[in-house]
Amino acid sequence: MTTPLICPSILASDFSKLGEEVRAITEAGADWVHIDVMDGHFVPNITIGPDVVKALRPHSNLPFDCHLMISPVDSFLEAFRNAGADYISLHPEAGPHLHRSLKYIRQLGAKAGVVLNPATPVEILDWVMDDIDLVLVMSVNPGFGGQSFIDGQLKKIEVIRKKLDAVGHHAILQVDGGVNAANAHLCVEAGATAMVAGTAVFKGGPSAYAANIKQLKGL
Ligand SMILES: O=C(CO)[C@@H](O)[C@H](O)COP(=O)(O)O
Ligand SMILES: [Co+2]
Repeated sequence: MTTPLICPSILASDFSKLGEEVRAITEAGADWVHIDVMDGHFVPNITIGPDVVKALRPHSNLPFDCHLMISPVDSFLEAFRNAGADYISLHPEAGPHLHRSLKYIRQLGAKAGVVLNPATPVEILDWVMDDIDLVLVMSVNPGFGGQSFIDGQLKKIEVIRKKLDAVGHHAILQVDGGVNAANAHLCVEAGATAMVAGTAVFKGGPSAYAANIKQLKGL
């Protein structure tokens, strides 16, 4: 089994020192920096925008993985790319035109991801297969960190793993929400290649980050 990429969600970090936190997870062995962008409309919470992403960019050379929970999304894609986003993922429900948005993300030079909420059917992937670099399976309903992992989403990861393998697609299969040391190996066994973790990485403060990341990797 391959070692999964660990993508700490800075939503669980200390917002009063975001730059330091991003540096700390970078030094602790994180693979990507996961940035949850929420608009208080698509999801019931408000977090950060492109200016904050831009301010954080000099603090790490890791890929910035921007999970956009905003609607409509198209008018903000360029701003996130210019701010330093390497991966930009969006929800089909954010609209208005998923296919157009994915094409645009790639035109901007970023990698494009589709995010599936717990109740979003996997079949939507069939129609955007050629336009994606990443599939993100939400194992909680989006909007907040610190929620419990929905076990039923493991089945969805398995189904998507088969779907990708059947056509030799090399998209990253990422899981997000409630991932911790107890369920991380189940995600990997189901076929995930990247895991987002907020609470499980940032618990215990900076001195614990390296051990937390190592544990999630199953090392
Ligand atoms: O996108 C989201 C929530 O909407 C996630 O990225 C969470 O922020 C992950 O946090 P934990 O569930 O790991 O605490
Ligand atoms: Co997220």
